[in-house]
Amino acid sequence: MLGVESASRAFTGRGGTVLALDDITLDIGAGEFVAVIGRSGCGKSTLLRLLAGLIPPTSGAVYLADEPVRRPSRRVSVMFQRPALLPWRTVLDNVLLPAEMFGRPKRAYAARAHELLATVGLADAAKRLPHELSGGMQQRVSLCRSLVTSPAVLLMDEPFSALDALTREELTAELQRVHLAEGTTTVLVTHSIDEAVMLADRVVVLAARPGRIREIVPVDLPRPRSLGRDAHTTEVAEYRARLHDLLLGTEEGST
Ligand SMILES: Nc1ncnc2c1ncn2[C@@H]1O[C@H](COP(=O)(O)OP(=O)(O)OP(=O)(O)O)[C@@H](O)[C@H]1O
Repeated sequence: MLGVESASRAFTGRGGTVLALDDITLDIGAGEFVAVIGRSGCGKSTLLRLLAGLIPPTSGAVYLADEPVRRPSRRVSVMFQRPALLPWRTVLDNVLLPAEMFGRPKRAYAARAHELLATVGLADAAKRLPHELSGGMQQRVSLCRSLVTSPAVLLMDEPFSALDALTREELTAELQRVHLAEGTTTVLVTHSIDEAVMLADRVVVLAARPGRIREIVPVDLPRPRSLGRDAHTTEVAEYRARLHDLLLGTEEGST
């Protein structure tokens, strides 16, 4: 569905050339949830921008359904750390924005927008304005906006990292619920091992300088997952520990 083939990406700036990503190959299946973790500066956002068609690879290629990705596509939604809602538009009209931008009738998407808002607990907030909402609620609206046109792929760059820990956890559980309902192919860049274990089918661990794939860890836990009392505590702890070691480079054989 979404693929990266031997992709590298260099940036040339005043300090010289930085190889942000080196020879990345990755195949993401339809409906799969992939988390990307790695230390700061290892190329996570660069990988996401390549997948989104926002920047081209210096060498190699990115594919969406066997077509080369050369520019942003309507079939791919991107969600960033900040919700970036339009302050003068109601919650509902913010959610409907992509439909409008694609020149589709708003009316045709209204029912879906209401349905998505209900899924994230915002059924009563449709007529409110963004400034009347908390940060967590705003990011929920942003999630609904990303999904309203039923994209083939959802790309998320640390979408919850500006939120407090509890809200983050709530949103992670909601994202899981939405993913189970919608089945959208999703790539989530995160610093959080817990988010990766909660949500991902596979976790791509990147190593830094140059950014490359250190390991891909499949997370074989039944869904819906939880990190609370009813979690598969032993397995979750094992995944956490393994990802932690890979991330910090203490895993045997890592560089
Ligand atoms: N536009 C750019 N111009 C020059 N260098 C860049 C540019 N974008 C990224 N880089 C460099 O590429 C490398 C990877 O950056 P990237 O933002 O992808 O890392 P990251 O893993 O997302 O980091 P963080 O976790 O801190 O957000 C870094 O060394 C960064 O300085």
